[in-house]
Parts: sequence; structure tokens; C-alpha cells
Amino acid sequence: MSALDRRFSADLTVIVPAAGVGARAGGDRPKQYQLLGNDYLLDVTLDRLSLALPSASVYVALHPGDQWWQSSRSALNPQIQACTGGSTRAESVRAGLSAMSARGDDPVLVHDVARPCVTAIDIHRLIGEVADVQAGGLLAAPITDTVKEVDDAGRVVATRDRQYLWRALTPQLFPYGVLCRALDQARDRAIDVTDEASAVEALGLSPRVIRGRADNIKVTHEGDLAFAAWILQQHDQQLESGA
Ligand SMILES: Nc1ccn([C@@H]2O[C@H](COP(=O)(O)OP(=O)(O)OP(=O)(O)O)[C@@H](O)[C@H]2O)c(=O)n1
Ligand SMILES: C[C@](O)(CO)[C@H](O)COP(=O)(O)O
Repeated sequence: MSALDRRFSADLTVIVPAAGVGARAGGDRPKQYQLLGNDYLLDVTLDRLSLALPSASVYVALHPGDQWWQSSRSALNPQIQACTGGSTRAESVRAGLSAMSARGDDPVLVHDVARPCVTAIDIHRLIGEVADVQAGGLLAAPITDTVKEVDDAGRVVATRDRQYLWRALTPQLFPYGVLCRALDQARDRAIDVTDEASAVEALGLSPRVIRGRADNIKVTHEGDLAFAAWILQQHDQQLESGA
């Protein structure tokens, strides 16, 4: 079995932080339980992970007050286990790490529930390229706009060189021990981290960036669900036409 095949098999564990309240998206419930087509956003994302990684163990971190999980089809999927998340994304990921039986260098893949358009090709490329890298890595997309740094008054103070600027996406993949250490350090030193890579960077390591599809969007604001539905339709059409 090649290293790559091994990484697609049972020793890969996936954490899906899904304990957010979706304040920016609005609506009558957290965005992960709003409809994307006919399905909960959460079910669409978890189905895509299950299909791409059929042998992996998947842990989904839920809000302590979650009232919808039991009505999701993912609750019936034996590949997926639920655990209770925390009050920040980093705490939810840490809770997922505590719930699993991984150890040491076992690879752990973290993917936002709010990114339903991720493709199996991108997931497999990330795993293939960083599964054996101690510093881990993440999918990212190069910035295509000119980037301005501004002051509090909204005036430009600098134009950044976009050649070195990438948008961090998920999934992100790290060895279990490194990720535990990174998130514990961030918590103990009160370092505000919005993704796993920044916690690992604070350990002095340099995760690898793997180019991913720019349409792996995070559903964040009202309107993003409709955009995600359109992207998924485009993916289906590309599959049908063999593109
Ligand atoms: N305490 C938290 C906060 C966020 N998340 C998860 O982290 C991912 C990215 O967060 P974001 O898009 O910011 O989601 P929300 O926190 O739900 O949104 P908002 O910030 O608008 O409230 C989402 O999958 C979200 O469910 C989590 O598991 N636990
Ligand atoms: C992890 C992430 O999706 C990478 O882009 C992002 O950092 C999550 O940030 P948020 O502030 O929790 O939306």
C-alpha cells in the first residue's frame, strides 16, 4: 500500500467544526442547518467528505444547544460521530481532537462545515502532498486582486505584493500531536487563531500551501448559500460534460 493509499484509509481522522451560530449569515437557525437545495448545508458538506474519504473516521463538533443534528441524515451515518464544540472555532477543533483516539503523527484533516463546495480532487491532493509533512499544510487560493492595507480612517497606507498572498481555505491537515500542541499553546497564550495553520505557525513551523479551487467558498453572509448552490450546479454540469 502506498503512503497515499494509506492516508486515504482508516488512519485518517476528520474534524468538522460545526458549532458556530452563523451570526453573519442571519436566518432563523445556524447556517449549517439552512437549506442548500433540498439538504441541510451540513449534510452536503459531510456527504462530500464521506464520499471522498470513505474509510476515515469523522468527528463533527456541534454547539451545546444544537437542536437540529438529530434531524440531519448525517446523524444516521455510522462513519460520523458527534461531539460538543466550544465557544470559538479553535476550541471546537480542540474538542474534536479530545474526542478521537488518534495519536502522535496520525494525520488529522480539519474542514469547516461552512465549505460545502470542496472537491474530492482537492482533498486528495492536499493529503497526497502534506500527509507526511510535520508542519502540515492547507488548501489555499492565490489572491487575484490588488491588495491595499488601510488605516483606521480608511486611507491606504500600503499596496501589498500579492505574489506572496494567499487566501486560507479548508481542509487543513496536520499530525495529531502537532495540532494538539499548537491549539493548546494558542489557548494558553491567548493567541487568537482563526485557522489551524495560524496556531501551527505560532509554534515556529511553516505549513505548506497547496493550491485549491477558488470556488471552495465559505458560506458566511446572506446570499452565500445561493452562490454555493450555483457553484455545486456548475460542478455537476462539468462532471456530466466530462470537463
Ligand atoms: N464556536 C465555534 C465557531 C465556529 N465554528 C465553526 O467554524 C467554521 C467557520 O466559522 P464561521 O464561518 O465564522 O461560522 P460561524 O461562527 O457560525 O459564523 P459567524 O462568525 O458569522 O457567527 C464553521 O464551520 C463554524 O460552524 C465552530 O465549530 N465553533
Ligand atoms: C478556517 C477559515 O475558514 C480559513 O479561511 C477561516 O479562517 C475561518 O474564519 P472565521 O472567522 O471563523 O470565519
